[in-house]
Amino acid sequence: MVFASHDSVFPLIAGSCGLIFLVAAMFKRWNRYLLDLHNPDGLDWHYSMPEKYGHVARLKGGFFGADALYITDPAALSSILIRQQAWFPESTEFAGLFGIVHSGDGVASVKGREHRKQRKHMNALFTANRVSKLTALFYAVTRQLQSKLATAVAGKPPGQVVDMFDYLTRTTLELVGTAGIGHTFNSFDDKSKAFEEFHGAITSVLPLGSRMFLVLPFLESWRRMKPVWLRRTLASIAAFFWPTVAKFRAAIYSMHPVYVQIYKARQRLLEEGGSAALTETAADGKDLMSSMIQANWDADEADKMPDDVVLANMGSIVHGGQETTSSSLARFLTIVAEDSDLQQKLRAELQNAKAKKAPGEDLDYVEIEKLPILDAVVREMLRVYSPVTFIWRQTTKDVVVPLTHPIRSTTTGEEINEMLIEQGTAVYLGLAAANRSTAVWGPDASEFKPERWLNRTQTESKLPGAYSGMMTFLSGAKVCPGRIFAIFEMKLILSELLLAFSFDPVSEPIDWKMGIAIEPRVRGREKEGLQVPVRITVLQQVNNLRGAAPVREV
Ligand code: HEM
Repeated sequence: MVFASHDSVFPLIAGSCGLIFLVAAMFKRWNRYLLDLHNPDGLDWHYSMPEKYGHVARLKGGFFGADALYITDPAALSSILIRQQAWFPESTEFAGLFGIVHSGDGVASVKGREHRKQRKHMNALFTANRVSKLTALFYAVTRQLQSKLATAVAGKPPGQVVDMFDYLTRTTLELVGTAGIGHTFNSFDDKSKAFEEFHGAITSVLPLGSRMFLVLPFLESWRRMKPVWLRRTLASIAAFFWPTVAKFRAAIYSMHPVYVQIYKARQRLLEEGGSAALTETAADGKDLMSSMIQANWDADEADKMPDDVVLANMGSIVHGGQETTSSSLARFLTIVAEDSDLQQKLRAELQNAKAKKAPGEDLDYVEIEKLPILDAVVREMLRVYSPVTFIWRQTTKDVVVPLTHPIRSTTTGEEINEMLIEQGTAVYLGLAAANRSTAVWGPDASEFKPERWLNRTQTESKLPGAYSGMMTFLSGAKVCPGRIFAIFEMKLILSELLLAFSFDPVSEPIDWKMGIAIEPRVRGREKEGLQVPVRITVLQQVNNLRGAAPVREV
């Protein structure tokens, strides 16, 4: 065996170390802002952007030295999302990622005319009238939550600590499963394999995708690669050498067959018995997906969506409606647990509304939507704690956008009230940051003050956001289609929880970190995963909770 001498090895080691150091330093410099943008501990970095750097900030040091923009300016947001949205599509990285995650071209990964066509189908599902028809399904799932919680603390002293995040995650998946796609995951059964597998997959697939950030720019062309067998073979080879790819694929492979099975069952029913046969499905055909499949079935040939598009949109609906709502609900519970006055006021409002109903009769859609304190609290929570922190857009041609808050030109020093965004610039829209801009919401912008929504004049935001002027659900062509569903779902679950239980805080602080939505972790126990421990006590008057049977599966 031949050993190299010290003299020959040393320069080699020194050279390699130097090269690694240089590449690491350049990588860090190039990716400086990307590290800040995606830092799980970086929520304050986002929130402070408008106050620290103004409503347009240049982010220095992206890939290969390209700068990007971080925008919270109302007029610029309006132009980018509405008036000139055609030139600011979703990033190729995300379009590719969602296309692979949903195994097809659903709303999250198509643009322009195709996006408009699919959104027409989707928007029809989410009108207030349509969502109000889901009320009974929402109650059925919420009753299961109440039963499960009541059973967990039965016979134990008041103030038992329970991880409400786990319960709320189960609730939101069951609810979007039942009302969204007419499918039960048996989420309240601790031994439900269907829940464990699907939930594990849906919550891990995007974080796994973002860990593959080096290949994200190539996913969009990758997923269109032909022949398919070659793509699949290459993916298997990548999965063999890269465990993240293997887990990412496994997650997709455990979600997609569920959608296929539901879709095929609906199609069989339609073929055999026409529209009327859909009432035999899990949610009696009242779920949103049954409506979409039926509308697609009845549509003119030109308007029909192919099977893979309907399937991808099932994925978009379930994905869109999962972590965003469970994160918001968990946040809400921590707020009311900390603020017993607010909790009392909310409960009193609900009890008064219930007192006007016949015994055992539930509040309906309009009655829940009209509760002023609940409405103000939900609005304020979604403003101050937007579950989605920012979104990323590309610029496909040179575009001039107006500014509400003028900036100073770096070359002439002049004040300018419009700005040229050059083709190819990455544009980050700070949704959570805009929601806390003092120029828009006043000096107390970052404080949680539900009363601002009771005073109508304060709700006149200058932002283009579709919901009360806040950016939480975005606006324009890509505005969240599920916002009416989400708000009603949250209000209904919260009201049923507040009527059945009282909530008190635990002593350990909960830190909210940035993830796909904002994620709660107990300080010092981060490794245990996401959780929101809260003390709960069953209230006397609703002790006899009616258990509700899960929906039946086709
Ligand atoms: C608090 C709850 C929610 C928040 C804060 C939220 C927020 C958002 C935001 C900001 C977007 C735009 C993302 C982008 O363009 O990059 C979006 C899109 C979307 N959301 Fe939601 N969402 C929520 C609940 C829901 C629910 C309950 C559903 C369905 C039941 C849903 C379905 C969707 C879908 C399908 C899209 C993609 C729309 C498109 O690409 O055209 N969301 N949501």
